Amino acid sequence: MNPQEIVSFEPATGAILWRGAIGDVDTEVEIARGAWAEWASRPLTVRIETMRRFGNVMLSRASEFADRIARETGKPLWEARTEVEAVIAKVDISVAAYNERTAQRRLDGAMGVRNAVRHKPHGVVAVLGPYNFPAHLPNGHIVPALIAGNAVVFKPSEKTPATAELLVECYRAAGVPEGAVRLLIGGPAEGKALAAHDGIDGLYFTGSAPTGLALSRLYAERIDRILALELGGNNPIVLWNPTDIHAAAVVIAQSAFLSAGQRCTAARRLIVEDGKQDAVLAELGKLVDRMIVGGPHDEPQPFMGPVIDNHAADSLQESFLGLMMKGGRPFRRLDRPVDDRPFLTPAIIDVTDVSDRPDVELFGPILQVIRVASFEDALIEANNTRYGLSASLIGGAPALYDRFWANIRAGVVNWNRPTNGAPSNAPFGGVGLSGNHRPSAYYAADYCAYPVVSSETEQARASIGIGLRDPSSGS
Ligand SMILES: NC(=O)c1ccc[n+]([C@@H]2O[C@H](COP(=O)([O-])OP(=O)(O)OC[C@H]3O[C@@H](n4cnc5c(N)ncnc54)[C@H](O)[C@@H]3O)[C@@H](O)[C@H]2O)c1
Ligand SMILES: O=CCC[C@H](NC(=O)CCC(=O)O)C(=O)O
Repeated sequence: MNPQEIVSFEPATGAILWRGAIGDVDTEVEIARGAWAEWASRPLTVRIETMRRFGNVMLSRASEFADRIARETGKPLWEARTEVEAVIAKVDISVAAYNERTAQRRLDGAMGVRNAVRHKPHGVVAVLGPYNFPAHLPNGHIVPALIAGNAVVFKPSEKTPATAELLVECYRAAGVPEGAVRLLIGGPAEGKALAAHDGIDGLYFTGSAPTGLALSRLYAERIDRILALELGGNNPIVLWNPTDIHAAAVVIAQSAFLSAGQRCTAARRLIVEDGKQDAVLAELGKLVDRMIVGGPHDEPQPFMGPVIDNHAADSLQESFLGLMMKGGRPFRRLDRPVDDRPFLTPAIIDVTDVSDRPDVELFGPILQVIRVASFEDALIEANNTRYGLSASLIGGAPALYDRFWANIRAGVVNWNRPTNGAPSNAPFGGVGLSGNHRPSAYYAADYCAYPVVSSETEQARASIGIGLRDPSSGS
């Protein structure tokens, strides 16, 4: 393979989907720097209008877009369509968020002085994207960044450049100037070089915690730059006294296995009362046995597709084996139905007896079951992670949920609802290793602009009335 080139393969078939040259970081940043002032000086209404046109362009190309996402990520077409819908919906949500969180505000001032709070864009911001939502998540940074008046250099995951190319084409078709949104094709090396580049003013990163930590270290002395980190999770579901076992199993299965478990909010750990696990596991088992794993365009449509590539599948299989070797008892194994392709079946493993459970994000369809003696222990176990993205309580009375809500450490806390599927019209982010307290989605507006306070009058007025000598006193 040409080292100067990125090649994107369809996970389901192994076919080459796209190939293209690795971009030049200096060139992309320089072009964006040259363009941002003009973009920033366009009236807000014009920038908003441009983004609304982008929504319409997306709508008119929705089928083509969903097909691209499905091919490149392997996610089923029905799910790729929901990603396109999320991209479109982001425009109105970001406009509302800009107006609510960063619009200008008049303050009362004394003696006719006008005080105002307004927001300015940072300048040129870099967006580094993940592969699991190759359009929706980068777009969740790019749309609010452009509305606020920033120029963007977008480096997508090296695994999903084809989707990124189409996304950038749609911004341009809507009238975003070529210089205001740049596409940088590349892998981790280009991501690193872009993050370290002197010509950027901010970095919005969505990806894994190890990469987020590396970026955080890189930025340790860059107090001049804004860094927003949207990272992974090791998310718990606590099941306690459920009234409807089937419904509970459905919520658990959706949480763990939607997108083949490749969601930052996917449930990784199911915490259940010891002795009461059999009924829910039996129901869960029946459900996962019915789940179709298949290619994105298969009919009938599968519940889930493959994971992103063979490397990811190999490493998940190794982790599953590792848990078994440490004493984990598989309830449903992680099978690989097609030898040389990354399809995996939904897996469930009881790891209660594994004493040194690794606190890592297994980014695939693996659910670990942990049995505990009391609700108190369930809370301790749920919080027994350095991450803190999402958490759900299934079952329990309102008072129990109140306890759960008060004690759980996570940025998304749900009751009888899946850990995933977070709404875009709310803040989205986590604590611990899941992020750096700069939530995205509705609160992305906050990191796309900074507040400026101004005290203003048409004319300067003399106003020192105290502490001055009388000019006629001569001394
Ligand atoms: N919190 C969220 O909003 C959210 C959303 C989606 C995915 N994720 C997380 O993303 C991960 C899956 O995505 P991924 O595997 O593409 O993540 P990743 O960290 O491997 O890569 C993300 C991006 O960073 C780049 N990159 C990799 N190493 C880099 C480095 N050292 N310096 C700079 N850039 C670098 C990659 O090329 C890619 O563009 C999972 O951990 C998932 O939980 C988080
Ligand atoms: O993989 C991580 C994101 C998963 C997704 N979250 C969102 O879409 C958040 C909303 C937004 O960013 O607009 C989920 O929770 O399933």
